[in-house]
Amino acid sequence: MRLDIEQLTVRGIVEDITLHASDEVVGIVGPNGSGKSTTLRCVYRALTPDSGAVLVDGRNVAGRKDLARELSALTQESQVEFDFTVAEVVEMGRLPHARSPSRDRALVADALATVDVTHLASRSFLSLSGGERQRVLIARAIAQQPRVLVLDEPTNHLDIRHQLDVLALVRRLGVTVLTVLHDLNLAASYCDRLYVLDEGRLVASGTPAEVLVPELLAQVFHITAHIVRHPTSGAPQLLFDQEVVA
Ligand SMILES: Nc1ncnc2c1ncn2[C@@H]1O[C@H](COP(=O)(O)OP(=O)(O)OP(=O)(O)O)[C@@H](O)[C@H]1O
Repeated sequence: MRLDIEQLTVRGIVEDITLHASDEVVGIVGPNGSGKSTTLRCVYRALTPDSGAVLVDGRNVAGRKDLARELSALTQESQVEFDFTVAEVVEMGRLPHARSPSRDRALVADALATVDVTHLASRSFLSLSGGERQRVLIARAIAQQPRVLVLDEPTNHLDIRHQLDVLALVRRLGVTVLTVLHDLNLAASYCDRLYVLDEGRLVASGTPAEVLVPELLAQVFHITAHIVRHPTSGAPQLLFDQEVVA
C-alpha cells in the first residue's frame, strides 16, 4: 500500500516535506528536534498540518474513519496507563476490526510469539521493563495487521538482539513501513530508502548508500564518519571519529 506525504508544513516546525513509501521500509533520520516525530504525528493524525497532505493509497487520511484498519502506529505517546495484562494490551490491536474471538486469540498469540513475549502474556503491562513494554507495543501494532506501519524509534529501550529481531521482523511483514531511527547503522541495514531531516526541512533522500555520505553526515549531524561495507550484508556502515565537527 502506498503512503504519500505531500508538501507537509506544520507551524514553523516542519516545512514542505514530501515523502513516498510503497511496500518498502523507509526510514526518517535527522538530529534531535529536526521534525521527525512531528512528521509522523501528521501521518497517524495526532496533528493536523497547516498545509500539505498525507495520502494512504491515494486518499487523504484527514477524516477517514476506516484508517485504523489500515494504518497502525507505535509512537512516543503509545503508553498504556491502566492495569491491563500484556495479552489484553495486544488484543487492543484487534479493536478496529470486526471481532472474531478465535481468530483474534490466534493473532494475539502469534504477535506475542513474534516479539518473544509469550511468557509475559498474563503479566501486568505496568510491571514490565522498558524493553519488554516496547516489544508488547510492537506486538499490538502487528496484531492490528496494518498495511501501513508507522514507527517512532521502535528500537528504543531494546537490547541489541531485540533491536535486530524487531527490525528484521518489520521487514518480513512485507507492508509499507515508515520508521524514525536514530541509529544510522541500523537505518542503513534495514531501510530500503532514507529521508534526512534537518531543522524541519528535507535535505536528502535515497538509498542508504546514496544518503549516508561523509559530507552530509558532517553537515547535518556534525560528525566525521568513515563508511565501510558490512562484510556479509554489504550495507554501508559508519565508523565515527570521536571529535565532532564544528
Ligand atoms: N507542540 C509544539 N509546540 C512547540 N514546539 C514544538 C511542538 N512540538 C514539537 N515542537 C518543536 O519542534 C521541533 C521538532 O520536534 P520533533 O519532536 O518533531 O523532533 P524530532 O526530530 O522527532 O526530535 P528527537 O530526535 O529529539 O525526538 C523541536 O524543536 C520541538 O521542541
